[in-house]
Amino acid sequence: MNPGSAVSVLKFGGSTFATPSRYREVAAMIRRRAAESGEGQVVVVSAMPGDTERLRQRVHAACAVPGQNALVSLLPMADTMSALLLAAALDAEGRVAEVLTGQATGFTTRGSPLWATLSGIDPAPLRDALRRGSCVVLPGGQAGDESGRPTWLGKNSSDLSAVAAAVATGAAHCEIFSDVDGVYSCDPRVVEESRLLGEVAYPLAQRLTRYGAKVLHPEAVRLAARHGLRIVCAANTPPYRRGSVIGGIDSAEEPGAVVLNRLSRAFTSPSVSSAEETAAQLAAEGINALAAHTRKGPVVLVIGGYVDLGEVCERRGVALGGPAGIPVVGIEGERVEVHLADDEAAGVALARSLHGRLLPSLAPS
Ligand SMILES: Nc1ncnc2c1ncn2[C@@H]1O[C@H](COP(=O)(O)OP(=O)(O)O)[C@@H](O)[C@H]1O
Ligand SMILES: N[C@@H](CC(=O)OP(=O)(O)O)C(=O)O
Repeated sequence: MNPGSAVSVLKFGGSTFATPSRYREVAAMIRRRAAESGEGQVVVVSAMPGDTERLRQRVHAACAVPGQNALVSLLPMADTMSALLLAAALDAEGRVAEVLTGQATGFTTRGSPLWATLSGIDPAPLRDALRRGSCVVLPGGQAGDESGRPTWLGKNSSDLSAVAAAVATGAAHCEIFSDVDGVYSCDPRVVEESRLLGEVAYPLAQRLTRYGAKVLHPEAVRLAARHGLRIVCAANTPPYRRGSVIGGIDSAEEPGAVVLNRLSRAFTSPSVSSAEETAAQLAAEGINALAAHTRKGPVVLVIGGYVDLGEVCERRGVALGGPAGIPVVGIEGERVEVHLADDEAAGVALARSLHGRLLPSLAPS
């Protein structure tokens, strides 16, 4: 790639690689795109479905309470393996690929090594690799701390790597390929009537993802908004249909939306200020935690799961209240209402009725 040439950044989520033959299909698509556009390419990939959690189970089987260093060394290996498989498939397509891992990505973090916070983006490693003419493949979620030790941006953070790569390379936008073709008014697997949102303003995308809509990582949306970078969401199977663009419109046109993430949990709190303090303590550990007011009183929301809350609370001296249910969140402009469901089935029923209320024209007749 010549200096100053255009670059495209493509991210393929874990759901893309349900079987190993998908690497071949995706490599062919990437090669075709390179031939058509002549652009440099950075491709971010996530682990094959279940690989990261299988590694976690193995660590837990090997030692009851694994330290952060063990987890940060092992869990990202699943994404590295995926990146290497794609590089092999690209090689077979005649497209030279270079895999950059850990601190070699140029992404720097601070805070906990396991749920690290992105603090710096050095464009040099990506630009150098692009100059060599390679298709650069990054395993999602990998970075390094200021001493060069490998760090992990946490679960499902490949979207964040993709946006960071787009910022580093000056790409016009970042394309995210997933098992849904875009962002919907609710998870379409929870509410069938969910509507595809063709254009989504940053504020709605930020609220949706901050409250747990898994389709995009909240920090990816935040970083994109900060840089005015558009995120294009598309399906990860041919014909790779583009469903949504994030950042193309103003918030005035935002429709309502609902979030139910089955892994999120609410915890009681004695007061709003105490809930805010606890949420801030957890957020300092890189955990997506929020304070909310509900009909049952103030709560702390821990969004998305996969966090060993017991370990974090003990290490930081956080006093988390008792379980208060699963949050179901309605978003209407700047208004956010948090409801609590006792179990998953009640959460699904609540999400459906809330969706029908916030988007009445779409309610089943
Ligand atoms: N508002 C929403 N719009 C679209 N998908 C959503 C939404 N909320 C949750 N999802 C879920 O997000 C999933 C895609 O995210 P994810 O599983 O992380 O995919 P990938 O493996 O491609 O990164 C979809 O399968 C869908 O169930
Ligand atoms: N290693 C990643 C793989 C993944 O699923 O990421 P994504 O949701 O960005 O595809 C994880 O389990 O967190």
